Amino acid sequence: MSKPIIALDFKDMDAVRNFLGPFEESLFVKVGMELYLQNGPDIIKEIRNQGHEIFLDLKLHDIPNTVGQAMKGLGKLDIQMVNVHAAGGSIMMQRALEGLRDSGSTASLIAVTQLTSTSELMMQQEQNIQSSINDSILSYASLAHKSGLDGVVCSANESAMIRDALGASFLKVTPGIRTLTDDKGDQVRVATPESARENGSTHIVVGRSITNDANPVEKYRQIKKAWESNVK
Ligand SMILES: O=c1ccn([C@@H]2O[C@H](COP(=O)(O)O)[C@@H](O)[C@H]2O)c(=O)[nH]1
Repeated sequence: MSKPIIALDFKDMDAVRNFLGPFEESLFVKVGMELYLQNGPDIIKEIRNQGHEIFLDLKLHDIPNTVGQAMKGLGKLDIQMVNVHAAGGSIMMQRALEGLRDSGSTASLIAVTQLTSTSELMMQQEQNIQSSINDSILSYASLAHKSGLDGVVCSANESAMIRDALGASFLKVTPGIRTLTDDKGDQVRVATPESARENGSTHIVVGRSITNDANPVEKYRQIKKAWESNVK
């Protein structure tokens, strides 16, 4: 079972070093736009040298050729998971997968369905999609599955629906994780670690609940225990 993925949404490597320093175990961490775009690929090398696994969350979304070529570059980094936006379409996702594999990478490739900061109303009004948000998420997940990807990013509230339609081994990587006392911030579709597990998420992504806590190591352990608590 996967460890909770900690979102390292920091501005530089000094902040990452300060955060990771007190942890004694090897972690699964997420490097997103904030850290990668301000610091470049060296950040990946240093985190890997510290023994941690990396989900590189850059959410590529462009024409198929551009994404395919970009993936060839990202695939040369020593990362374990990377992603695109499913809204880029099936040809884009297939080119992304080809680019990644051409580079020799065995990293999992997953696709964002609807961001966890998006509500059904926002989707309908701002994206002009007139279905339910669950239909939109399942449609994007099915497209990612048909395109050969390893899984999707969705909220834990949609994991059971995707598992039932596309199988338990198709990855459901779920941000928007909060304990009952945590501030939701800009997240809309949130779930606790326990409910993520019950609903069939294969991975949870946790950022500010841990990084903003007064005792991040203790908060990580609390979330990890809750995530693992329902394993039958
Ligand atoms: O739909 C998505 C896709 C990615 N994310 C990323 O996950 C973390 C969540 O951080 P929190 O502080 O726990 O809210 C963040 O890095 C996002 O870029 C997401 O939240 N939703």
